[in-house]
Amino acid sequence: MVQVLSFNNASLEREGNTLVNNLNWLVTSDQRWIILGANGAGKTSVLDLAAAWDVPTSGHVTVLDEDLTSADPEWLRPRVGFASSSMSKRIPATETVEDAVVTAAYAAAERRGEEYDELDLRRARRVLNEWRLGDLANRTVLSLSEGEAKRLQIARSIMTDPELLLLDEPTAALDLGSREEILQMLGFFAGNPSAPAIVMVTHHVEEIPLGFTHVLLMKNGSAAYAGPLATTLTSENLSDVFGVKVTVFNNAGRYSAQATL
Ligand SMILES: Nc1ncnc2c1ncn2[C@@H]1O[C@H](COP(=O)(O)OP(=O)(O)OP(=O)(O)O)[C@@H](O)[C@H]1O
Repeated sequence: MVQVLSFNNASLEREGNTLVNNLNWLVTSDQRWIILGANGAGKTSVLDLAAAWDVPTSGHVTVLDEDLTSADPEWLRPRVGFASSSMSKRIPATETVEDAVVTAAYAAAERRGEEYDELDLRRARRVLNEWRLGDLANRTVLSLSEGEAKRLQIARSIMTDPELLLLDEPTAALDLGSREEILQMLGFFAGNPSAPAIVMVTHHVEEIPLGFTHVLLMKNGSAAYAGPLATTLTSENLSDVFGVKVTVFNNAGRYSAQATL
């Protein structure tokens, strides 16, 4: 299997704070990872490094065979899909849904009257249909519901056929139906052997889609536990990283957790 991400004693410091602390972590192309951890554990900082939006202060991070300390981020970033609320804020609210997806092929956040390749337009329409946005193609980004906007973030991030897909809380703040719809679509996507390696940050074990294989449990910027979901997402490990006694349940591959306070 091809290695797509490697953190070797990687640390990230900002304004005297240690956001990522001597992290060691490997991801291969066949794996789909969940990152879990308490608020401030460093999850988003790890995604920023994996997306080549940041460079480690010490140690090494290798993304798709490129060491971030020497890589050209402009060349590397289009190879990584990154779906997050902060990325989507860069898309103008008046952009149409279709344009918001097709511009991803050119690593631009806004369509400025460029002529797009028929091939890109066709791919954009396919991606829009796959993420149930086909009927909304001519609507403005502003008019979308939270659930539709989350699906648009994902559609945009996979438009370039990335070798690594990063998802930052793709189901945060959604109602039950919208959350389950996205989890089902992500599970279907993740279960396809030709899908890229995926790393998804979430706050809740209930939001782990089927088809995900591994979990990184973060504490104070480091990997407290990392490995296959079935053996790593245990009551003991989750209790340790969240600092409360938790019982984890596994119902046919979907997880839930309950604290004993
Ligand atoms: N630019 C910065 N300067 C200083 N400290 C920062 C900066 N950005 C983040 N931090 C701190 O680094 C820590 C890790 O932040 P990060 O956003 O990566 O955590 P997180 O696990 O994603 O948190 P959350 O679950 O709340 O989103 C936090 O304590 C945060 O306050």
